Amino acid sequence: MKKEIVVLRLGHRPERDKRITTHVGLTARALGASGMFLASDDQKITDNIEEMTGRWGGDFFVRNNVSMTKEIKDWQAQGGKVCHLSMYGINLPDAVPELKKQNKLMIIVGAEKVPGEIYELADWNVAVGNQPHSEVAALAITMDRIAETDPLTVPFENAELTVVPMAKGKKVIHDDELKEKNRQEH
Ligand SMILES: C[S@@+](CC[C@H](N)C(=O)[O-])C[C@H]1O[C@@H](n2cnc3c(N)ncnc32)[C@H](O)[C@@H]1O
Repeated sequence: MKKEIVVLRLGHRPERDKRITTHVGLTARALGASGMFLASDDQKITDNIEEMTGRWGGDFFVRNNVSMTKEIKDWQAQGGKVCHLSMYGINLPDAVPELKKQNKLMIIVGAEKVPGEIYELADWNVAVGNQPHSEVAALAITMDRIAETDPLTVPFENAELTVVPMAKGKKVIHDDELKEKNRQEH
């Protein structure tokens, strides 16, 4: 059964957090999440990430302006579990065995102070080390540690653009060139 991971982003302030919330979404997508719920109203974040997904492939969704408690409760009612990332939680290495067992997991990250209610609603409050750092780093490390297969080697379907990895320089190919390359190879 394929693991389903979604991210719930709390506390986004449109005037301050555009870049970091976009990075939360792009990191979630790059490491294999299916989508991000944004508990604030900033349609531009949705538009930017959807535009990136259109070019770089996969089918990552962003849902703007959700109610955080409703989204958490709906997720749990569908059998999903919720992991809130907070430096005050239990340390990630101790939570990994349980998190790895989950097939339907919501990962919550905050921005400014996270309401106390979230700590109560979450199935786990997990720290990526008990020192303050960044929601993007916390999310990336968690997704990497709980992944079944290496998330950095998974190809993205229906990409318009694909990077050709190389030691020096940059090479990006367009989907029509990729199709032609695959046709010649097979
Ligand atoms: C920059 S922090 C600000 C936290 C805020 N000052 C508070 O007290 O809730 C923003 C988010 O990054 C994540 N974060 C930062 N450090 C973390 C850590 N050590 N472990 C897990 N998550 C962390 C949490 O999701 C947090 O809500």
